[in-house]
Amino acid sequence: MNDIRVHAVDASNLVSKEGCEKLVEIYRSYSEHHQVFVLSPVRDSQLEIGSLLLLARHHDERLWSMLEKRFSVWTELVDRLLARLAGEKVLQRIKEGFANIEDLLRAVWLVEDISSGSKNYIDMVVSSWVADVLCHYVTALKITSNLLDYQFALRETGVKQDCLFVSGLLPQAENFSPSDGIAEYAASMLAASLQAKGLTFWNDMALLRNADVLEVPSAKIIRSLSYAEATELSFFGAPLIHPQALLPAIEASIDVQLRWWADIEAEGTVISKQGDGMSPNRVKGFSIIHDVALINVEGAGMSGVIGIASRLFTAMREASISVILISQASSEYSICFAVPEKQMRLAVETAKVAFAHELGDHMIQSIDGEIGCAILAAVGKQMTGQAGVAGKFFSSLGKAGVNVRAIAQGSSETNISVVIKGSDSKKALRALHAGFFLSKQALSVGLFGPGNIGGTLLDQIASETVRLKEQFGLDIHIRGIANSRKMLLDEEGIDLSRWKERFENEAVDLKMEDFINHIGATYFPHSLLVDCTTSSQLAEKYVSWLERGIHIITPNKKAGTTNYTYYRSLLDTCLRTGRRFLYETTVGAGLPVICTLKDLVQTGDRVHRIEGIVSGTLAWLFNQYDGNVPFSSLVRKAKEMGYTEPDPRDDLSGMDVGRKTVILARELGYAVEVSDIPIESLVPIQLQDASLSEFMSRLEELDEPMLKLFREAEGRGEKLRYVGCVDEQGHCSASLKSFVADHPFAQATGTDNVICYTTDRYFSQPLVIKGPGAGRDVTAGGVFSDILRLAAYLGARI
Ligand SMILES: NC(=O)c1ccc[n+]([C@@H]2O[C@H](COP(=O)([O-])OP(=O)(O)OC[C@H]3O[C@@H](n4cnc5c(N)ncnc54)[C@H](O)[C@@H]3O)[C@@H](O)[C@H]2O)c1
Ligand SMILES: N[C@@H](CCO)C(=O)O
Ligand code: NA
Repeated sequence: MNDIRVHAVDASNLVSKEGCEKLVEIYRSYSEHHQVFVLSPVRDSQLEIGSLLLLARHHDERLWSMLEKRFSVWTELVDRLLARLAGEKVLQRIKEGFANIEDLLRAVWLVEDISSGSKNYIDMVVSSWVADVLCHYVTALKITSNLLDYQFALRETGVKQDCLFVSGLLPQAENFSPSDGIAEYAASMLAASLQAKGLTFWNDMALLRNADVLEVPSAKIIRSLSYAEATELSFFGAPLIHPQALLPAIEASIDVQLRWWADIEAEGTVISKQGDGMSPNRVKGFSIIHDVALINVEGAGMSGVIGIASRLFTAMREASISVILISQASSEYSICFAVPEKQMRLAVETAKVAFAHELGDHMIQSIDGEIGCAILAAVGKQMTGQAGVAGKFFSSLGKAGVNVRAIAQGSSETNISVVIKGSDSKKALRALHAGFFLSKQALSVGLFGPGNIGGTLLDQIASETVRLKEQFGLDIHIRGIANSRKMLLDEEGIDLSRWKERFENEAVDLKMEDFINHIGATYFPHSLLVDCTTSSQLAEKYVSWLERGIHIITPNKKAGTTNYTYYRSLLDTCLRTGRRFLYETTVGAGLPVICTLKDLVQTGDRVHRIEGIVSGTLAWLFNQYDGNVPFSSLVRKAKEMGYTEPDPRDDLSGMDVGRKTVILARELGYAVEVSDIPIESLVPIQLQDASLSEFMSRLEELDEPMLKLFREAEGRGEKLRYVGCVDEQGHCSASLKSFVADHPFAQATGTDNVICYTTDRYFSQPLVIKGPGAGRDVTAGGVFSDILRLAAYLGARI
């Protein structure tokens, strides 16, 4: 016997050229099989004819013109799809069909009654036209085909042609809502009777995901399910699975694919006997039943009394109340159960009547109902057979602050259900999704300031994300980018190969609260804000962000140099919340300046003095300056190369060095303020308050005083260097000095920072850190290292 694959397709999708082409594409993708396409009734409003029955019954004269219109739609369609000869044949049959339908409508008009037979007849005839059109369409493509009425198809034992189109009166499973999955059920029956190798349901809505995308935007497509898991998920409202439609296929052990008509390339879900028995993740998905009420029956007198539960649920059954979940503690002190919200009143009344006697005797104290609940279920094959699943389930809910009101676990171990407040359902689903399907190190990252450093950082992350994920399981999602006016948010993470373009075209007005809420979403295991701006306002918010559980990484020196009280509260908040504030790049850019100092201090070394060239810009300027090229043109170049602060006066005024010196002093425990320390400025007084653009246009005014200083130092055989210093008493200073040629400071080149730590252990020879201390690549690289440092702290295997 030949291998057969059966498809269930909505015929409404097939009455267009695109639809027919799609079907042929599907056919070709399985061309090693004979294929059977079971067509559902046509439900397209343009083409539908069954709806005319109502007009006939109500003697609505518009009926005849509408019938005429429908006929012309069908003839046009055939003209468009088929060549002349084939078209004529099909049209002839359609014409005959319309004549019969017209007779039927007249009969309905007369008797004023629509029998179910008339509706079925019309559905049947119309879907046979579709099959007819398809047959001729594929014949023109040299695909052999036939069309068969469903009842006849069931009697076939094989399929001889390349493909077979089955239409006609399709059977309905019991308790079926007729519009739901009728073609699926018929296809499943047919697949079983033909002993097909596979069965595909082509739905119109979407692919099956492990949670509702509206509630959990990052929900993933489920690739495989066992029969039991699929049935369980469908009960919990997964709209794409029709449980009754699966039954015939399940009995015949046929694999069923759930696929999506709109994206026929996408793989979809395979439902099979074994599911993916090998997968370590036993939980397949989460579902929610909304609008549920919880009924609580409580009373000390119930304990040990036989028959209470039986009387309670018999009463519910007699009142036609559907009980969706039951839970009873073994103390038997209370029974609680869930019912649809609209049956809550009836359920409570019914229980009160049933136990009127016990209520009177105070054997039962109370019977209460509570609306606004939801049932949340985790579904997976034997998931509860695996230790730790329930633990993770409840701890994820607990961490997200979701209160669990009642618990039930199916003994089949394919589902754990809990009753929660309806308003918690989104939060709960997201928390579970993160707990079970995201990697433990998944980081939700927001970046402020996609400028010089921030932009370079994004590009660096872009080229390393895949490797980091593969090598270390590190999962970085850049979920937001903002400057001072605009923000771009993305649920999954912005594709960094085109962040600039997306930021330019899609960013919306910045709403700070929305941005922080988005990045700090509790359904991500960890969140991080990276501040690549020079903003003091943002720095003032760090404490509140840490409080909300968000880690902070920054090259911005503002937080480390505002008033000492705030700085202290920042560190205290870190200690208290376990969140990290990392700022290695605030001194010496990517050079390991801060972490080295922390290591010295934490291991008990005593630091006597820190002295260093800590401005990359000033280092570069004094290295380059030889009295010939004007100082001002060097400043312009340094700005272009990304060494300077956005306003180069921050460098030239010594302020940048002053700030870095304070950061280092505070690292040693000194409560220093920037305003306390002497800072020597190289900016002429008349330019201090000018606008940035005016300052840049009047840069030449720096040249003469600088040339004078240079010549004086040259006269002494020394070189100019701008240095910061912290002494043993915690006194700080920032000033321009000159050094003899063999001093380490005089020998530095390029943007080299040189930082000397004189300590107990490094006394006669200070510990020296030297290297480029400014620039886009080294700084962004340093911020990136801080991100990896954070990830390691959070448990990544780096
Ligand atoms: N250039 C270096 O070598 C270097 C080295 C170490 C540290 N840093 C520090 O890196 C930071 C960034 O420097 P840059 O050269 O990239 O600056 P930049 O001017 O190129 O970029 C700053 C970005 O921040 C944005 N921004 C400004 N204020 C904001 C606010 N309140 N909210 C949100 N966004 C805001 C701007 O729109 C811009 O996109 C600075 O703090 C700087 O001190 C720079
Ligand atoms: N403008 C700074 C950048 C590094 O903080 C410098 O030149 O050192
Ligand atoms: Na550094």
